[in-house]
Amino acid sequence: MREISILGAGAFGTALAISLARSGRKITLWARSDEAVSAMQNVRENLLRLPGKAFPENLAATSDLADACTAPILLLAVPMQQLAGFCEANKTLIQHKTLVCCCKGVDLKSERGPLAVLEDTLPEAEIAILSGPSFAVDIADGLPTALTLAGRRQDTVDRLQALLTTENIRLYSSLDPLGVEFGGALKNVIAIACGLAIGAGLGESARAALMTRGFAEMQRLALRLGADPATLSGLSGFGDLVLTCTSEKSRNYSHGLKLGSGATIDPTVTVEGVATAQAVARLSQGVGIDMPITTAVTQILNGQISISEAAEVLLARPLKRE
Ligand SMILES: NC(=O)C1=CN([C@@H]2O[C@H](COP(=O)(O)OP(=O)(O)OC[C@H]3O[C@@H](n4cnc5c(N)ncnc54)[C@H](O)[C@@H]3O)[C@@H](O)[C@H]2O)C=CC1
Ligand SMILES: O=C(CO)COP(=O)(O)O
Repeated sequence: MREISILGAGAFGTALAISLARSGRKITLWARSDEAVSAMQNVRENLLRLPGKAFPENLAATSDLADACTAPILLLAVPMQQLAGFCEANKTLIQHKTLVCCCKGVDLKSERGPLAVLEDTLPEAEIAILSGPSFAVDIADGLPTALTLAGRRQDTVDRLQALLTTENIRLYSSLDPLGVEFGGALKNVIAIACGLAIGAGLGESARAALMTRGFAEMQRLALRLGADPATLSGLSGFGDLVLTCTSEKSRNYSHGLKLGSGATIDPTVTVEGVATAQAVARLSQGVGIDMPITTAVTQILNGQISISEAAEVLLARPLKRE
């Protein structure tokens, strides 16, 4: 019988597995590829996604999903655009479990966040969201981090907070999973905007403006969708916005930086903000919320306008109160 399994052996799933195992939990890390799992078993690290970070002894890797799903608690660490398909395809294995979703984004097809995807597909599962400022490498290196664990039920959240806190991950609890997941999803789009601005040489004052006004539009949409305003000011909103918009360790910020400076893009890197920007632009239009920065990011990514044209449009908007 497994204790906690992590489904998806990318950088984040692997980092969480390492930190939890170091803190004494018995962890199973599932990857879909037999080859990747054999390599992890032989080398005792994830050379592909998190090289140089050694696996503790009590971390096992498997490609047998049914075996991994004998654990009562499953952390879902596949990218956002894969989440709905993964849950649908493996419904019978995961539908009665406690599921902790670790991905940050909005589904492009349905414009839903992870919570709605999971609740719609797996109505009998207990659902929680884990989000907040934390780079996988920092977690795996044992550096201090603080994240938010959110769910609808106090007892579930309390149990998971105690179980998933580790020596270097301090978990705060929340009963606002929607606010937590939207903070994590929306900040990626603003991070792309900041990368674009810095890459195109628009300067750090422009970045500060994008972060602040980006935060305002994150709040507008999240509140309209029913989130608690205080949640957006917490780790999963403001906290992750600051981290992601200011560090080249962020793939979203770096993606913008590369586009802005004309550098080559690696299409195999997971950049959640790209699909999420498109999904959020549609979602916000549908609910009548103005998100000018997200709209500009979408138009730049689609090649409809240049970065300098986007800057002009944003500066020329009607003047208003802050
Ligand atoms: N890397 C980081 O520092 C952090 C990442 N996250 C979030 O975690 C999520 C995953 O990101 P990473 O692990 O960094 O991505 P990654 O690009 O390192 O890995 C993604 C993994 O998912 C696997 N995968 C893709 N589709 C799959 C499917 N259908 N079934 C099974 N496995 C599948 C890939 O093979 C790959 O191993 C994202 O939503 C990201 O925003 C959250 C916090 C920090
Ligand atoms: O979410 C993250 C940090 O909290 C990781 O950001 P990136 O996906 O941009 O690398």
